[in-house]
Amino acid sequence: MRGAVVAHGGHSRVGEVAWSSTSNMNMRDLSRDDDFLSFMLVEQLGTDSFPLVVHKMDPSRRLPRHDPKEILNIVQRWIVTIKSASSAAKRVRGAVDALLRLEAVAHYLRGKTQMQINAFATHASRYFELYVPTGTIEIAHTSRYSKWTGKAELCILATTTLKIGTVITELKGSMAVLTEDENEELKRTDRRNTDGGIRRDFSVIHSGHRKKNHLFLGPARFVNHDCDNNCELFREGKYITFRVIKPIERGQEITAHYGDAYFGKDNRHCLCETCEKRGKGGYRQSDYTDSDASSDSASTIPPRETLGQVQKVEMLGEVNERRTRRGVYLKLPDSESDSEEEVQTEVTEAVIQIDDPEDANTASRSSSLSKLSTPPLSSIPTSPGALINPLPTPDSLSSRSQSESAQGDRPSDQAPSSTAATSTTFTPVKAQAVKSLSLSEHNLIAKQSSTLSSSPRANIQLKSPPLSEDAHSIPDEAQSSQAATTLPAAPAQRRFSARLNTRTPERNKELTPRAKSRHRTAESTDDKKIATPQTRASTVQSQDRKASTPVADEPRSLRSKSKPALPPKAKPRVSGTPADKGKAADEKAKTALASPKRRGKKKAPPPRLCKVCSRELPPLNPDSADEDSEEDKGECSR
Ligand SMILES: C[S@@+](CC[C@H](N)C(=O)[O-])C[C@H]1O[C@@H](n2cnc3c(N)ncnc32)[C@H](O)[C@@H]1O
Repeated sequence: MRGAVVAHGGHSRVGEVAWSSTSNMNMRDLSRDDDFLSFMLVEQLGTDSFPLVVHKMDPSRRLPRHDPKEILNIVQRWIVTIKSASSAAKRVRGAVDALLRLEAVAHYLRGKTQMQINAFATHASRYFELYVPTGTIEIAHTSRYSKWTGKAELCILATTTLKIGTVITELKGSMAVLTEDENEELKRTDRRNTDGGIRRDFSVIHSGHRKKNHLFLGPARFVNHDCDNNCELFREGKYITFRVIKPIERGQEITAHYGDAYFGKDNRHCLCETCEKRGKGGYRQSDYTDSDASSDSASTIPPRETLGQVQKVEMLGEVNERRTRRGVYLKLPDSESDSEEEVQTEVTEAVIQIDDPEDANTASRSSSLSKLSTPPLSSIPTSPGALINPLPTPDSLSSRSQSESAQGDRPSDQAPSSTAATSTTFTPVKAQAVKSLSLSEHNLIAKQSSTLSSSPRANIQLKSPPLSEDAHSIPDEAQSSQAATTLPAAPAQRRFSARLNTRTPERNKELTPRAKSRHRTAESTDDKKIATPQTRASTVQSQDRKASTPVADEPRSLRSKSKPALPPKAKPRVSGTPADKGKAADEKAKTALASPKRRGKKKAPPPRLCKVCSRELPPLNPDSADEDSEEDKGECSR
């Protein structure tokens, strides 16, 4: 498998693992791949003092042992700092190829079929897409739902405002159709196989048309439910994604609707913001009675100590923070502390239902998300406004350390510590990288920032480039337009741009096509020779240009010494057929013969006459002219 030559968009490379995008995924492989990839590409990238803990499909699985810096380097090199012209698809492709070259990944893929490799690489590309600089979302930690699950929960936050109708293409999920057996298997809440109470069917969606359940995993699985959701789930070709249905602010959570039955009777386990505002769902105190807390003894009730721990932290004055790797976006105010009432409900099926994704392509919340039943069991707060400890519970940390122990020792910066559990500061991934990386890597990050700042959005903030020796020659209009769109250039580039800027689109607009071509010709020749008065007068453009960049290519020292050339003599133009040209030549010859003057002969001197007898005297020979000869006296010898 390794060492194969693979064609990528026309280029062949040696040492790559061949793969192609696929939608052909099965539940087992997808679950395993997602546990592996979410650990590498979410847990290890997005954390510092505060871990992003991903609920695993099988927490008992061994996780890869590798250096997280390798992953960070892949993201920086292939996703962030690569040529800004590269498309998102190209960046992601490069990153996946680099990932497949890692020893830990090669080990994981050993013995897998080509189909399995395709599925793994395709799923990896979904996670890498999150890091493309033009992306609009981030995975973040949230404490909103922890009271219900007793676990650290993740969510998706918008990193920019999103308009209605926007498809958040970087928020994708891979899907696998579930067989009956697999469906049943996922429904079972097996104490050994659950993440300390997190059901494994938390990410199952039902296709109404196909009457089949699908498991969906990948970044899309981190979208939480809100009764007044701002996005809708829909299927796009090989994957599922989300479309914005309400305007979303920067920092706001991306939410979908899981259906009316997902959170149990009367939506009683729902802890969404809307329920909190309305005093409904999980915030409706009166609904919870002792009888609710009865039947199932599943592992989903966090131990009493967990609740105690949660409350203890709340009493320390923690707030519910919404944060991403770039920092905290939102701080929600603290509210009343919760009662310790524990409630449990029947365990049935947790399925998010969508209409047939291929037909309608949308999951309309009202019509299609109806068939849902009770969510996984949990302990829920019974008082409204229960704002939750933003920190991972001991339970979640223990499940984390469980997976850590399964993978052996991790680098120390990845291990959750007690300081992590009490810290409220959040180090963005870039800052984290700066902190722990070498100088060269540091420089890479600086380069990355400059790449980002050269994006159109960043340019809006740029001021005019500092005026330089050459910049004075830039006409005003060009200067101002350049200031808005380009970075300060190096001296050589500045000179070049000064020349370019003499030809603004506005100016060219004023010229007729003929004048434009004249203008072009004048400019091209002007660069090579000194302009004559005629050529200066011939076009306004050329004149302007001479005024701003006189003899641009000539060294300054030579300019004053240059002699202006004389105007060329007007030549009679001969046009017409070759016969005409021949006639003209004949005429010319005749004229020349008839008029010696025209051929440049000397004028004959007037005849000399004798002063005495008036006879003609012979002409004087200038060579033998002698002042004393009689001839010179103007008289003949007679
Ligand atoms: C598809 S997952 C969403 C991502 C999840 N927060 C995570 O960290 O993996 C669904 C699970 O998120 C939690 N959840 C999502 N929305 C919720 C809500 N409105 N109230 C309570 N829990 C919610 C529940 O644990 C649910 O089973």
